[in-house]
Amino acid sequence: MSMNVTTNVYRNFINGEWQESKSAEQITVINPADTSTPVGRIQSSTAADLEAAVEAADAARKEWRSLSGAARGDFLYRAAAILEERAEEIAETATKEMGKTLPEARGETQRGIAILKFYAGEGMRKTGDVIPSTDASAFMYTTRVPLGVVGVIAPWNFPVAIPIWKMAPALVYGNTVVFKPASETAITAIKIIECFEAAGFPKGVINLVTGAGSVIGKGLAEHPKVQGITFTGSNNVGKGIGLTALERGAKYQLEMGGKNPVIIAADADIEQAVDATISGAFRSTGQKCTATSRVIVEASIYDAFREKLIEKTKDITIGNSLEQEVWLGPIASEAQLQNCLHYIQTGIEEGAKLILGGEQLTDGDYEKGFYVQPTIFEDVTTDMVIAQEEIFGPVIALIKVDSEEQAIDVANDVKFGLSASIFTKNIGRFLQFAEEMEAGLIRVNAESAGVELQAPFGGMKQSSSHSREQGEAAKEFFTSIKTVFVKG
Ligand SMILES: NC(=O)c1ccc[n+]([C@@H]2O[C@H](COP(=O)([O-])OP(=O)(O)OC[C@H]3O[C@@H](n4cnc5c(N)ncnc54)[C@H](O)[C@@H]3O)[C@@H](O)[C@H]2O)c1
Ligand SMILES: O=CCCC(=O)C(=O)O
Repeated sequence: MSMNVTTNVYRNFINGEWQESKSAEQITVINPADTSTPVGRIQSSTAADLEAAVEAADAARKEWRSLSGAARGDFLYRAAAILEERAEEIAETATKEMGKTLPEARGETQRGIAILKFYAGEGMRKTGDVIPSTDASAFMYTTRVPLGVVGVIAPWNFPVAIPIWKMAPALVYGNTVVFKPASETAITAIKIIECFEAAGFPKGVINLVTGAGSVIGKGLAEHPKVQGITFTGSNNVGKGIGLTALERGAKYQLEMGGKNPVIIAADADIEQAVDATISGAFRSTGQKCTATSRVIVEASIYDAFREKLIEKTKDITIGNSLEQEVWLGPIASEAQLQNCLHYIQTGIEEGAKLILGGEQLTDGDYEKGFYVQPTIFEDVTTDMVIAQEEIFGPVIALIKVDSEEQAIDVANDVKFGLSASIFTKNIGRFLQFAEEMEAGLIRVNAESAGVELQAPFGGMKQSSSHSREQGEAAKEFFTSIKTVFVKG
């Protein structure tokens, strides 16, 4: 195995080797819980590095696709076993890089292992249908072929699960991959790729290039030899990638932001609803695309819900996410912290009432990191910025409504449609919610976050390019269907 790190600078993985960038520039990866102890350094790679990675992936394409799905799946099984051996180290690295608590990072790493195993099995499943032809002497069937080279562009908030839920299906369905991780969590990404390397994937089948989104990410989207781009991240970046891919006829898949509501109906179990709201809104410091951001509460239950929510949120322990007793870690970066504080200030200025939190924590150990209190606003109206825009931090807006119809109208009154949940014991109500709510993930008596790897995941409206990731649905993006007509 070639070394992936020299003088503590993590390198690119291109054509089966850890390679130094043509650029001398590096990016320091910080620990948002304690900026005085950097996690390491990565390379700020160049267009030439990307070119080498795409060429390697292109050269490996024909041989990789010629293997059976089962044989490709075996490589994924091996990667899963190696990730399992290194799970603790990789979870710790993720925690250090982006600040989610260690138990959350461990859970995410276990999810990564399960995703690898799921797609390893996909290599044995069906790839087409027989369709009766109108010609009695002909045989007609469909089959699926890989796209070719796939560019994977990932965010920092699920540094293990998201890259794996893109790369595993890409690979098992016969594509080769060039992966550009978010710089904030590139060392976690590199450790995942080490697992793939140790699993013995042929040279060039999987490649990783670190660096700026505006160079490596954009370069992938523009590259004529990249036939598919799968992106998860912010709306602004996603839209640019979609337009670029569309222009040159590449297939693309975008999973982007959310402004996810939870409806607390008059008949909700308050204890259950409060616990789920806190978990949905504040776990991972509110930095899940599925995080609860708007809490829409029926008037008759509002005061009781509000009181319990405040009481339980006050118990949250905030600190360095590696410490066992900590429930809420830091925000992932200085930029995200400033973004979150900006939205808190905007909420105050536009007349929402701050009823808990709202402050950056800077005393003692907090001084070294990017900490903000869990924050609750009330008297929020749907036209306010804090009710419309994704904040991506531990901030929620309480919105009081008078009826179930109004609750769903308010819930739908945003440009996003990723996930949504309702607390109710009434079957009719949850069926109506499931039918009328404009979101790709509907959860009933459960928090808005929580994605299952075997089920389709993706958003409606501006949360997505309307394709679905995960489960069997991934096949739709990572393959093209061919219809074959055979005349006897
Ligand atoms: N819908 C989902 O499944 C989902 C999941 C996780 C995160 N997200 C969203 O991701 C966002 C947070 O992640 P982020 O801050 O890493 O997002 P981001 O858009 O800033 O970055 C995502 C990735 O794109 C790269 N990038 C940046 N500029 C680029 C460009 N011009 N061209 C190509 N690539 C470029 C980045 O380097 C990174 O790897 C939030 O909006 C969140 O809702 C969505
Ligand atoms: O950030 C997006 C992914 C969310 C997720 O995986 C979950 O809610 O479990």
